[in-house]
Amino acid sequence: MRVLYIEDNAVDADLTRRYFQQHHAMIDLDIVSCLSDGIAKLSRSHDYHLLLTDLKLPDGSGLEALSWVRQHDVPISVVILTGQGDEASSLAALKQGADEYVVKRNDYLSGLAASLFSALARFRSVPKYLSRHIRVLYVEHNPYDADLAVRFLATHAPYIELTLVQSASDVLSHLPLQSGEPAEFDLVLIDYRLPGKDGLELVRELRHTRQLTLPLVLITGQGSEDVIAQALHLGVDDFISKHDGYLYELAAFLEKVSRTAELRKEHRELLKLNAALRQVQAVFDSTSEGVLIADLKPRILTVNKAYTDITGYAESEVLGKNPGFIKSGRHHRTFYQTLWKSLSETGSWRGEIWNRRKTGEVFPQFLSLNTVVNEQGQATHYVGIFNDLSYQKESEQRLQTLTHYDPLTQLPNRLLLLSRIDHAIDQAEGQDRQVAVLYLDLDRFKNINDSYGHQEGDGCLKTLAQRLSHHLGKEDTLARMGGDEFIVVLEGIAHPERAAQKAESLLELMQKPITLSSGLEVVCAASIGISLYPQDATTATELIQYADTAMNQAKSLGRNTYRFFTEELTIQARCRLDLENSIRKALKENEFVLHYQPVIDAQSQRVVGAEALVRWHQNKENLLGPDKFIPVAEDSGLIIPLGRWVLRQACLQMRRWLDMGIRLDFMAVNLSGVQFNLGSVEQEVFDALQCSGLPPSFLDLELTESIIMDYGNKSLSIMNKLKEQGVSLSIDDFGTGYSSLAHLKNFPVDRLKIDKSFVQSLEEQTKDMAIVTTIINMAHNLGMKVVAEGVETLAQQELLKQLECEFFQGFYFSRALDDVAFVHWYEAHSSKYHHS
Ligand SMILES: Nc1nc2c(ncn2[C@@H]2O[C@@H]3COP(=O)(O)O[C@H]4[C@@H](O)[C@H](n5cnc6c(=O)[nH]c(N)nc65)O[C@@H]4COP(=O)(O)O[C@H]3[C@H]2O)c(=O)[nH]1
Repeated sequence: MRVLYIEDNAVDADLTRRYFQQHHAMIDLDIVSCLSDGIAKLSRSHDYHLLLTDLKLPDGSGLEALSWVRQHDVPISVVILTGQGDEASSLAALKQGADEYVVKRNDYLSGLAASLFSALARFRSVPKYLSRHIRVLYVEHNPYDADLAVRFLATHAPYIELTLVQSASDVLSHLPLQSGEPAEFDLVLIDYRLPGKDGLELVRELRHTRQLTLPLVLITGQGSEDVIAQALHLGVDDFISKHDGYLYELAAFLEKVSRTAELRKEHRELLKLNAALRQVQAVFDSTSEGVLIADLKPRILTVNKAYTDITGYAESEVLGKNPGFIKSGRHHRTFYQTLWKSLSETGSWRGEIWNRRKTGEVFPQFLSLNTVVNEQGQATHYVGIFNDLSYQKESEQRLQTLTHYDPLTQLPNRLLLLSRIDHAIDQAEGQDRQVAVLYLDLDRFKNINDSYGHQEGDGCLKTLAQRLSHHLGKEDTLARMGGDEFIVVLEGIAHPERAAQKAESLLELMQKPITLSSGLEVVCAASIGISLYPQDATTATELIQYADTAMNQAKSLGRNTYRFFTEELTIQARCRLDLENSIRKALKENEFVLHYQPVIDAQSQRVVGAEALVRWHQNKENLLGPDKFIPVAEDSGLIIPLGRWVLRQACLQMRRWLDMGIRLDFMAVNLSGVQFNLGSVEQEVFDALQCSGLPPSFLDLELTESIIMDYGNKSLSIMNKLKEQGVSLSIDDFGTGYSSLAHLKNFPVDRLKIDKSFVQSLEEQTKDMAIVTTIINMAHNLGMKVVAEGVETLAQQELLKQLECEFFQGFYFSRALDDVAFVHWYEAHSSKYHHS
């Protein structure tokens, strides 16, 4: 037996060691001299069988060593050594769980080994099921019997904690007043003979009055069968009579009663637990929420009926699978990573998730995932509970439709319209564009309702709604404001006339008759009011309000017409639209003509080329310059057919002149950015050359700096393709844009035309002189020739000549002339310089 002995008295320690060496060699004694060393040894080594400790230690008490051992559940027996007259401490030691105490009397060493062995035996015999000591309230009036019992039990059954009282009233004061309240005792041991209330009366009081379920044991004298029968009847758990040696049976007896009571209690709790489990099972089975329990792998361990109903999988098909096997594929990997992170860090995750039923249908769930932990706080399982949100989503969708759409026409209603306008405003703001709100009210719709009934009226509105929405573009919004009022929102428009144009086309559309279900045909004309963001208002509500005002003005003007909120806009938009229509007509009726301005070689004064400039013969008297119609043609896209016409016309003219013997090197034609961006300019150039039979080298195409800047790589690729055809390219109006010559070096440009504004201020502005000098020098370095535009004076010509500018163009030589006048001028000029 290995014994740790804590002893501060070196003589005692030495004596004991020697004695054991001589007489009890099987006891292996390890001696330390203070409490802290003892505890240190106990915590390091686990192979001691017994702790023997002196009660009084220099740094504490043996009782502290005892309580450390018991608190830390160290499985060793403890024996306390006390001095003489220290019985109180000995008793305390036994109460605290010492297995034995030994008093240091003169001859104590001779019995010490036996005490140690019996202590060890007792420690080992303490029933393992007793998780704690049995706390017994013992009422005994006879002091002799009481003392005997106390001493006996302290020695032989120290795990029984006796609290001794002398009367029934003492017992009552130690116990709860009614059942359910916690008691400080596990058992009450009642001696029948008590002063005042006897044992039976006490039992009655406890069982019947207070209804306590605490185990009660009665001690009777011998031959008290009658008392015993009554006691059993009153509800004692057991009885024991004071026969000779009954004390030897007492401990086992108390253990038995206590254990039986404990078992009964456990049984009751198990029954309760069972009932609770049955309830949980019932909830698990009957809840409409799908539930699954998985282990930590995770693999599904169990699912409820709702799970199988919702997912369509039978329980046998899912057990053992990863719960994610019903993934929909709608979520990104990061979604699941976040879910698992939350589950492992916080123990739970809640949210909407899309999964897939066995049928393949993807459906939304609201899923709540929780980690189940054991008493030690370690995760053991996952529990997932989910609702099928499909129905909820559908009704949300239905509600959404009801809230945002007009039930009759299915068009957006006012609420949705407001948000669309807000959105359009946000977009327009960023792109420097406009938003138009067109308020459309049917003229005299009331007549249809009154004459043909509301059903026909509704049918009419539906047909109109369909017609209007087919007519509008995807990016436009059509909404119904209620009654016979509709709103059209045009997003991102560049000019008010686009809105006017749309209004005109809508009015035209309304002119088409609608066939009623009765077969009759009716026409629903309308009046339209237009407001614009940002000119008129900057909020959706104001825009609608102003469009409404404008619509009322249109109505008062005689209906079937449109009106802008502001008078000027109405006029301006009408003018531009009229102009657009006139250009279209002019194209058809060949009202455009080309004039040609000669280009002169600076050194020889020879006419080397001509620039074709378009004019519009609106009527006999009126010849409109391009600045009056090119911008509108560009905005409306009409520049594409117009530009095509110019190209062909210029090529045909050049071909004719060459055939007539007019020796020009090139015919220059202006290209617009719109042709570059939207048209197929390479094809058109090709076609013009083909149909005219003009060799490509005689065609020069003028592009402005801004075309090159605006369309970057696209223009480079188009320019390369044009060059491949064999035409030459010029940069027009050079100096007015922001491009640098260095940037231009990447483009295949043959000629550079200095803008007339520089040429014309050459004489007065030394700064412009410097700029022109630089442009010419750099252009030469890049292998380009330079044309000076707008040369009006001899002085300008002289200066430019000095700067080695190659070509001139300007009123000093000639304005742009029609084909006949150009030929006259050419001949006159050529004969003047003898170069023909
Ligand atoms: N003050 C002054 N002006 C002079 C002088 N010499 C020429 N001009 C004018 O300068 C303009 C030169 O054409 P641009 O810079 O290409 O500028 C052209 C060109 O950008 C555009 N344009 C003309 N015809 C066409 C065409 O067929 N297609 C395209 N896309 N644009 C054209 O219209 C612009 C204006 O053309 P025009 O009115 O014909 O005006 C012409 C011409 O009459 C001068 O000494 N003094």
